[in-house]
Amino acid sequence: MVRGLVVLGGSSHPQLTETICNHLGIPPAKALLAKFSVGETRVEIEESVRGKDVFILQSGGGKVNDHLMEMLIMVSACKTASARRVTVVLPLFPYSRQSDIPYNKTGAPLTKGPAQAQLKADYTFNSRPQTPYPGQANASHHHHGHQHNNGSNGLHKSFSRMQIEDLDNGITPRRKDTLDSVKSEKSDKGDYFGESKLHHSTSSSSMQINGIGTEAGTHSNSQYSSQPPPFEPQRGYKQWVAQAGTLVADLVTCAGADHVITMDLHDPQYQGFFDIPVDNLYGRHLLRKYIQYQIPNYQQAVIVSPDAGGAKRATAIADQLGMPFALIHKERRPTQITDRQNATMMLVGDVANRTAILIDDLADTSNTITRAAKLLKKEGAMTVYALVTHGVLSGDAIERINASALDKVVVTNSVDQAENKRKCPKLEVLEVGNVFAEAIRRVHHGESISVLFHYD
Ligand SMILES: O=P(O)(O)OC[C@H]1O[C@H](OP(=O)(O)OP(=O)(O)O)[C@H](O)[C@@H]1O
Repeated sequence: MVRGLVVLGGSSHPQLTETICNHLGIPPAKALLAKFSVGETRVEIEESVRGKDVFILQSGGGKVNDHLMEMLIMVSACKTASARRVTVVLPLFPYSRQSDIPYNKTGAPLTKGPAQAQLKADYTFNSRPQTPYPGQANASHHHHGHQHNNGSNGLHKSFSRMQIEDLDNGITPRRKDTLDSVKSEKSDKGDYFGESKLHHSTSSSSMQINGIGTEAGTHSNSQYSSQPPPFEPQRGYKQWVAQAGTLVADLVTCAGADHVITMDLHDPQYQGFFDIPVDNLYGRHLLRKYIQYQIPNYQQAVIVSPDAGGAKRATAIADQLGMPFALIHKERRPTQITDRQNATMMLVGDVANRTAILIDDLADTSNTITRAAKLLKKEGAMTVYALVTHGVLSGDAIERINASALDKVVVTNSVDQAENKRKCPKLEVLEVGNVFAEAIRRVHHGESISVLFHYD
C-alpha cells in the first residue's frame, strides 16, 4: 500500500490502469467520466485528492481528441481539488508526431514552388535595413530619422525567428494577426501578399512584413547595390498547417500538469517543448527481450529500420545484441500529395536468406511496415517480424497487416490492443503496465527512474 498516491485512469485504456494499480497495490481512484449529449466531456472526481500525489493515465490511440480533452479536464479537476502534484502518464503521447515541421499525411515536404526555392536561395541572415555604421548613420537619420529606427526594431521583432524558420521550411510566413488581411484577400484569389493590398492592409503585423520589403528596398537599391535583393513576399497563398505539438504541450502544462511520463516519443526533442519534467521511457528493452527470447536463432537475423528517422532506435537494439543492421530509405516524393503508395522504398543492406526484424516507434496505418515487409521478402528475407512500440493501428491497418507479407507484428499495449488482438492472428502484445507502475512508484517516492532506461 502506497500512501498519498492516487492513480486515476482516463477512458482510453482501462486495462492498463488496472494492471498498473495491481502492481502498485492500490485501487484506481473513482471518477465519473461521461459526456453531455452535445458531446462535451464531463469529469467528476469522486474522492478527495487534497494534498495527494495524483497520476492520471491516458493514452493517445483511439478517439485521440476526446481522450486528450478528457485528460486535460481531469488534470484541471485535480488541481482545483488541491492535489499536491499531478503527473500525466501518457504511454503514447498524443500529437507528438506533429512536433516539428507541419505534419503532412504523405510525409512529403509541403509545396515548394520554384519562386520559393529562389527566395530561400537569395535569403541571407543580414538584417535589412542594415545596422547603421559610422558614416552611414547620417544619411538614414537625415531622411527617415525616427521612423527608420522604428522600422528596424519592428523588423527584428516581427521578422526574426518565425520567418527565418518558415523560410527554412519553405513555407510562406504567416502570423495569426494577419488573419484579417487574409480574409479580406480571399476574394482576390488568395493573393495574400498582393501588392495592391499592401497599402490597404490594416493589420499591424502584415504592414510590418510588407513594409520590410518596400523600406529595405529603397535603402538597398539606392545605397548598397552590393546587397542581396530585398525580401519580397511571395504572391499567392500557400497552405499552412499548425504546429499542433506545441499547442498540446502548452495545453498539458496550462491545465496544471506538473510532470509527464511517456514512452518512446516519436521525436525525443519534443521533451524540450515542455517547461515541466518529461520522463521518456524506452520501449526498446521490451522489444530487445522479445528478440532474445522469442525469435529463434536471432543472432542470424538482421535488424531493419523501415525509415531513416528510426535508424537510431533500431541500431541501438542491433548494437546491443551484436546483430547486423539494414535500412530502408523511404523516398518521400510521391507524385500526388495524397498518394503515399508512390513513395519508393530502397533497401540498404543484405537480408537474403535471413530473418528480418523491422523496428519502429509506431505503426499507424501500418503502411510503412507492410510495404517494408514486401520489399524485404522481395530481397530474399525468409521471415519478417515487425516490432513497434506503439500499435496505433488505425483505420484498416489490421486488414492490411493480415493481408501483408509480415509474419508477425509485435506491439506493446501502450495503446489498448484488446480489439486488435481479436482481429489479427499475427499480432503479439507486450505488457508495459509493469514498466509504468514502476515509474510511477519511483516518481512518487522521489527515486531515480534512470534504472528504467538501462535495465536488462
Ligand atoms: O503506419 P504508418 O501510417 O505508415 O506510420 C508509421 C510511420 O510513421 C512514423 O514516421 P513518420 O511518417 O511520422 O515520419 P518520420 O519518421 O520521418 O518522422 C513512424 O516512425 C513510422 O515510420
